[in-house]
Amino acid sequence: MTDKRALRAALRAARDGFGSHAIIVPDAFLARLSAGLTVASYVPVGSEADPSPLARAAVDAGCVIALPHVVEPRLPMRFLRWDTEAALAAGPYGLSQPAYDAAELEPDIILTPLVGFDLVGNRVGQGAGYYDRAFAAHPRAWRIGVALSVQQVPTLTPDPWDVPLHAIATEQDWIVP
Ligand SMILES: Nc1nc2c(c(=O)[nH]1)N(C=O)[C@@H](CNc1ccc(C(=O)N[C@@H](CCC(=O)O)C(=O)O)cc1)CN2
Ligand SMILES: Nc1ncnc2c1ncn2[C@@H]1O[C@H](COP(=O)(O)OP(=O)(O)OP(=O)(O)O)[C@@H](O)[C@H]1O
Repeated sequence: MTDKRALRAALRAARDGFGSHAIIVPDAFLARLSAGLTVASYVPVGSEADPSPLARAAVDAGCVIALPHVVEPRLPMRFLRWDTEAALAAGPYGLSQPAYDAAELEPDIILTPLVGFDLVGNRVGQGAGYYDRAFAAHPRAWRIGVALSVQQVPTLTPDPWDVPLHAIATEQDWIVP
């Protein structure tokens, strides 16, 4: 594949054509959950994989849910508390986000939307660097990619700032590099 932009376009097209499929909730994920942990989820846009099965399992285990909140690429993404029935506000890029003044939380687990991934935990995202910077800012968090199986590519060459995923959940597999 030529460059990251072309790769993103091809992977988004593949995802658009794949339809919606439920992400599996593996025992290894359930085993990491405990009451009081903060799990950062996200609200899918378009054909993105829906992390709800994982987030629901986290709620059932007594975890607190946070959602990403972005304003513009120069500012870091923050993870803000979300009480699962609370209304969300329209954000940039068609995102649904918590109100900007919701409590900011330190995530223990980050469910990460992917554009592409490989089997050793490298990922490609939207390209704005929000998750790259969040991984650097929260190095102790467990980094779980959430994707559809059609988003897998043979190899991604990581950039110097890339921090690999600890695992990837798809509708078919739980991939641990
Ligand atoms: N659901 C979801 N929430 C998220 C992200 C994400 O990737 N997915 N983010 C990840 O960083 C952050 C928001 N950052 C974003 C950065 C760029 C674009 C973007 O360029 N979107 C394209 C359309 C992409 C597509 O077709 O899939 C656009 O608006 O043109 C979107 C989100 C936080 N919340
Ligand atoms: N820790 C960091 N601090 C500052 N800038 C960073 C950091 N990590 C990455 N960036 C910048 O963010 C951009 C990320 O580009 P890249 O193509 O890797 O995006 P991506 O991984 O697809 O995006 P995302 O992290 O939003 O999913 C690059 O311009 C890079 O310089």
